[in-house]
Amino acid sequence: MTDTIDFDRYDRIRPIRWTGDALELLDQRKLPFEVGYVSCDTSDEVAAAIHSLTVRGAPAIGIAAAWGVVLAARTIEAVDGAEAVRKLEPAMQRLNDARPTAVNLAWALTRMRRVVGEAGPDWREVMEREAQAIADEDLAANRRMGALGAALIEPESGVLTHCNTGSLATAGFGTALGVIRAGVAQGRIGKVYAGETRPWLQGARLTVWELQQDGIQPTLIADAAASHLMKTGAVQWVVVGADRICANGDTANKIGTYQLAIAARHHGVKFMVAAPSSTVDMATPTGADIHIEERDPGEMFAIGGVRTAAHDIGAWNPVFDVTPHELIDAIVTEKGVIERPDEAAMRAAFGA
Ligand SMILES: CSC[C@H]1O[C@H](OP(=O)(O)O)[C@H](O)[C@@H]1O
Repeated sequence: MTDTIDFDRYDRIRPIRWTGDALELLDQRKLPFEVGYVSCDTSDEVAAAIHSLTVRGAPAIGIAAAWGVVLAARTIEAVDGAEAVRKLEPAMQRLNDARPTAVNLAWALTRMRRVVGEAGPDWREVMEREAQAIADEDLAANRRMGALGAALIEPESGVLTHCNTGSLATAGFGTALGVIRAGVAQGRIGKVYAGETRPWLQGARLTVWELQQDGIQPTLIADAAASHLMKTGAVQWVVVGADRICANGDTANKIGTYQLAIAARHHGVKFMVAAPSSTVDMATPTGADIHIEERDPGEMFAIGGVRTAAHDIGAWNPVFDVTPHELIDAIVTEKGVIERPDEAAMRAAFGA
């Protein structure tokens, strides 16, 4: 089936570029009105870029952190990987602390610790190869996931997506947006709706921009219009990404996802989560155990530097929520599709 998808045409957007000496990050705070890269020469600069959402998206921040470890290694000497990991631990902890919810960040750092820790005197070469492998595997996973997810969607369907889960949030092609790209390419998706995704506007600023690069013209909706849109019958699937999928299938994703799932179930709209297996966290039992990141309320008071809220007010700014597995019709990873996910299905797919 993937033969009908020309993956190369989706490779123009690269949010993360390793130059051999520095990590260049497409500054997603400025898109779509300014396309520019920030260059990071140290791991702490990478940590700051992750925290500030210069680079964002669960898989992308894991990939950036892996290259951040490579940058940190430039500051130490070590006879083998075990010594290197010991010396790099403080820098890796600062990378890990940059954002709490997406498991991909901790997953990437754990993988770098494990692989590098087993290396001998060639640990630097091993480290760079592993960081590149993390990125390459993510791109391959997204392409596989796109085909698997699109196969669930009946021809000429309407699809609603939330936040940004495309090339900007990954090593390329995207997760939920990869499913949408594949579905459009195969004629399975006739209409794409994108929620603006307040307060940071990943949908209005990033997803719309990405799809326009592909020649796909989405329809932007206010987050508040989603239930009304589903009521019209225009949407057959809601397709979203994930930041952490728990052992029972509960899924953390961008704030607003949970209410989309509630509305979808009420209106008979199918709900799909698309994420690489690096987003599955079998060590976290349920969504109640997930640390939901709360960001500066100031992110809610202005857009593009223009204040949109009254002065001298308080605000609550959680940037993720948890969708219970009972509201999810399918979880799609590169390893396959889990329909009606629950703990038994997750353990059958991913082990203990
Ligand atoms: C494939 S990206 C997954 C996930 O990450 C986004 O969050 P953020 O923009 O805050 O990094 C959003 O929740 C996406 O669905």
